[in-house]
Amino acid sequence: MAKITLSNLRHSYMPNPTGPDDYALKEIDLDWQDGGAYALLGPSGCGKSTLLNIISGLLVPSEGRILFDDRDVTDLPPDQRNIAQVFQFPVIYDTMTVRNNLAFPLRNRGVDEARIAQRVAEIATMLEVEEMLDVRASHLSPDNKQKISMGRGLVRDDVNVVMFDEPLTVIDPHLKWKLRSKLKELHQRVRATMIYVTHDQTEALTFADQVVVMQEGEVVQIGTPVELFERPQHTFVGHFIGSPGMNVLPVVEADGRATFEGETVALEGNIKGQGGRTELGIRPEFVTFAEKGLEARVRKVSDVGRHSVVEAMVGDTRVKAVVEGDVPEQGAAVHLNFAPEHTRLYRDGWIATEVSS
Ligand SMILES: Nc1ncnc2c1ncn2[C@@H]1O[C@H](COP(=O)(O)OP(=O)(O)OP(=O)(O)O)[C@@H](O)[C@H]1O
Repeated sequence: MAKITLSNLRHSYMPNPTGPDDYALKEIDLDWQDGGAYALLGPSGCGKSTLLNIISGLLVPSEGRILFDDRDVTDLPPDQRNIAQVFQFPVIYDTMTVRNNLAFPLRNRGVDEARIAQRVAEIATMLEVEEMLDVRASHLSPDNKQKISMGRGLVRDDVNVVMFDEPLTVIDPHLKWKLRSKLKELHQRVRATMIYVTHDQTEALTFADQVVVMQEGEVVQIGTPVELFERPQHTFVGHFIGSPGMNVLPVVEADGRATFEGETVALEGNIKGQGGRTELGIRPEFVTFAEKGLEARVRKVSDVGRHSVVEAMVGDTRVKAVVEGDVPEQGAAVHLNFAPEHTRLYRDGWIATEVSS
């Protein structure tokens, strides 16, 4: 397995790009550590497939270099990059048995039969498909076909990286959680460098140790699931991750203070920089009801199982709070508190408060 470095990467599908908007990837500098479990997370069109195709060699970037263990592979074709890929839809041979499907990537590279038998058995055990080994692949359910496809991606132990491109698309919703946690377990056992591409936050947060969040061709944050939740570096991350997402509220900034709907709001720390468009960010989990605080009126209460989501209007602005236990009634006059250590100012989308020491 290898460390993968993307250095000053930019890509445009246009022959003569003029501005940042002409680039599908704007400026990417990333190090994927050897043996890491990464997710590439972002909405449709943010550039995930473009980045994946650049790593696999299907696409040559307009600018920048790709290094595998410090070796420049930018101009190498896919077959010389030694990468395993698992796609949205199963890639298996229907006429072959499961055993032969799993053995195929190894036979193709001339691995001896004893080693193939051993490796196929290991992978079959990890995926819990031992009893299917002699079944013809055409007889499998779509879920099992995709499981075998994953097995084919994992069977070689000499690849630089295993890339999963939205691999759970065809999986039945009730089986998704099972395969999600299976993949995590597989990573812990094989310790390969893995990149998992998805637009689904649950899949990304379950699988990855480090999540790379992309928006409009840019990486907006790289962090552990906890870091992305606790301190979003960009309002997009706050909004995209979490259910419901972070409250992003209008704010007036003056003399180092933030005022929301006429009230001064305590922030996590000092404000950095100046000018630009400012917003306040606070996750619904850190909004509470109290005797005193911002005056608000409850607009809607939704019971979502383990907790409720209360929507309250502060003036003309809607603020969401996640509440466990008793909830106020719709129409009730309430007071809201924002936990200062979780209240941040954002400037032009990017975090603009420092953590108080
Ligand atoms: N072959 C192409 N030619 C021109 N533009 C393209 C091409 N492929 C992608 N794009 C554009 O590049 C941008 C990034 O697309 P990309 O497919 O990489 O995003 P994505 O995050 O993978 O989205 P999805 O999940 O829908 O595949 C989009 O604006 C898209 O329209």
